[in-house]
Amino acid sequence: MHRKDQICHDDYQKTASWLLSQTQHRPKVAIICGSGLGMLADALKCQDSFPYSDIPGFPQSTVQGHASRLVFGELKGKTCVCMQGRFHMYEGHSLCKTTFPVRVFKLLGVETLIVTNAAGSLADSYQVGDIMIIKDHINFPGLAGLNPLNGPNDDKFGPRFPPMSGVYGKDLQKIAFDLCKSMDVSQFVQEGVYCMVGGPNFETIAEARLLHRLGVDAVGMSTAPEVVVATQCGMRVFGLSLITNKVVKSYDDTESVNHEAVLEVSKLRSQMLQTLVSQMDINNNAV
Ligand SMILES: O=P(O)(O)O[C@H]1O[C@H](CO)[C@@H](O)[C@H]1O
Ligand code: HPA
Repeated sequence: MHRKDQICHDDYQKTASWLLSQTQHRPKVAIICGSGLGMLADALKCQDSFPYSDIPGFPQSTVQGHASRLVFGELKGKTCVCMQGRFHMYEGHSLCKTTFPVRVFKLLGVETLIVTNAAGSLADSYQVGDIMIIKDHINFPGLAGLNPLNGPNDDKFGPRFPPMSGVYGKDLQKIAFDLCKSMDVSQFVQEGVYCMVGGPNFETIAEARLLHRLGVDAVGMSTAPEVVVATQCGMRVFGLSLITNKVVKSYDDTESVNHEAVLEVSKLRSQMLQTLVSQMDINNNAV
């Protein structure tokens, strides 16, 4: 029995079949653009694009800084599909809806998922504008039982109990590091642990201190559910966080974060991120 907010295999298949009937592109790579990072899709050549409102079964994005378009195209010889606008739990979507596109991508034939996000830094050595290559994540909602895999398991997508160790492929991280060296931007590049919190409020100082003590390097309100679903269905995953703000950890600090500032920094750094993503040689499996 499926609960009302659960989505069955046919629903994903209907959306995938509709998309395959509308475009000649057959993507192997999917890219999810974080807040203010929608211009990553601009690098795609020979674009076919679809507003989410035209795609059967697709949720709608409600957050400023997230256009609602799915863009297909070619990137350095790879066929890609790019989400200009992601879905967040705090928008009121169920986690199945939040991650709906990832399973649709699987049915389209996607093998690699690139996730990007805007995030606040806990790590003292990080600067606003840095790019963090995600080496692992802490899924706070997931640890508390809010997981997109909850409910009857659909074995066609993967196992009931998927392992999550080594989720962020080392090979893709190495490719990214090497590329950053050759782009001469290594000084802006970090490697660290991303933590998803539920949001939509930013962290209190006590929460920020807790995350810091737990070893979190950057915090945001997305990504983990998408990565869990992609991993369950066997996709390779690569993730990048753009550090848009330092999370306030001191009671003496009078600064506070806001979404407009997050979008401003995203805009400033999106070109570098676009170059990095578009130049990544995804097909190179060398570790
Ligand atoms: O994770 P993305 O979608 O990049 O967005 C981040 O930025 C927003 C807060 O400014 C939150 O939605 C947070 O998750
Ligand atoms: N906290 C949570 N989510 C965020 C932040 C933050 O500081 N910055 C961007 N997304």
